[in-house]
Amino acid sequence: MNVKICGITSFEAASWAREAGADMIGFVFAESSRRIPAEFARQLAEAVGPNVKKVGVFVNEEADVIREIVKTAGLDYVQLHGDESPEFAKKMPVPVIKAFSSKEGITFKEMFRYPADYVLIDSPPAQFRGGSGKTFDWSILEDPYVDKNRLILAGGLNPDNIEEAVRSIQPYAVDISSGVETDGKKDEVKVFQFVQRAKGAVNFE
Ligand SMILES: O=C(O)c1ccccc1NCC(=O)[C@H](O)[C@H](O)COP(=O)(O)O
Repeated sequence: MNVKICGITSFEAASWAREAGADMIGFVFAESSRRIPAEFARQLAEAVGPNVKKVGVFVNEEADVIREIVKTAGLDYVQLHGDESPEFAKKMPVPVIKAFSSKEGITFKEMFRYPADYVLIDSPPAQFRGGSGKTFDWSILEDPYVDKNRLILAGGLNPDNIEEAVRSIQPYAVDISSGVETDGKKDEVKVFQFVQRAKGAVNFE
């Protein structure tokens, strides 16, 4: 099971994610309490090293701005978390993760036709477009057009529900932000618990 820890805003959190065995970390470059500058993301990315992939999260950002941030921060993926068109995604300089809300007005068939390496299904937006900490009804993912090999499950995951999520959905990866935080900051114990349980759950199959 692949794990993405999103909303990294400190060197401590970045190193906990790496040491716990996360496969990807996410930096938010959109309106959010977790937004960080590109130059700081570069420093975090360098500190983490090449084995953990870096994902930049954007919401309806201009393509030129994204390209610049990808270069500055040394990103491996861009996560398009807004209303970006398929044509827009094709202009991205690195592989794309396209985020859709579980209550999006389009079908799973259309979502998985979007030109992205991975499709992240998240809960509907709250204060910001992501990071709501809310779950949704996972049973909707049993739709035959959901390609589990390209699915990243997000939205309200936490150390207590991750084993059930992994066993029942079996996505390509799971993504988390609020569920490994205490008082709005990443929590070392929760990060380790989450990654261990996400990766351990597959061995119970
Ligand atoms: O996390 C944010 O603050 C955020 C803000 C704006 C757009 C996207 C954002 N996060 C994207 C993610 O990939 C989160 O991990 C995802 O929404 C799940 O968040 P959570 O429910 O808190 O685990």
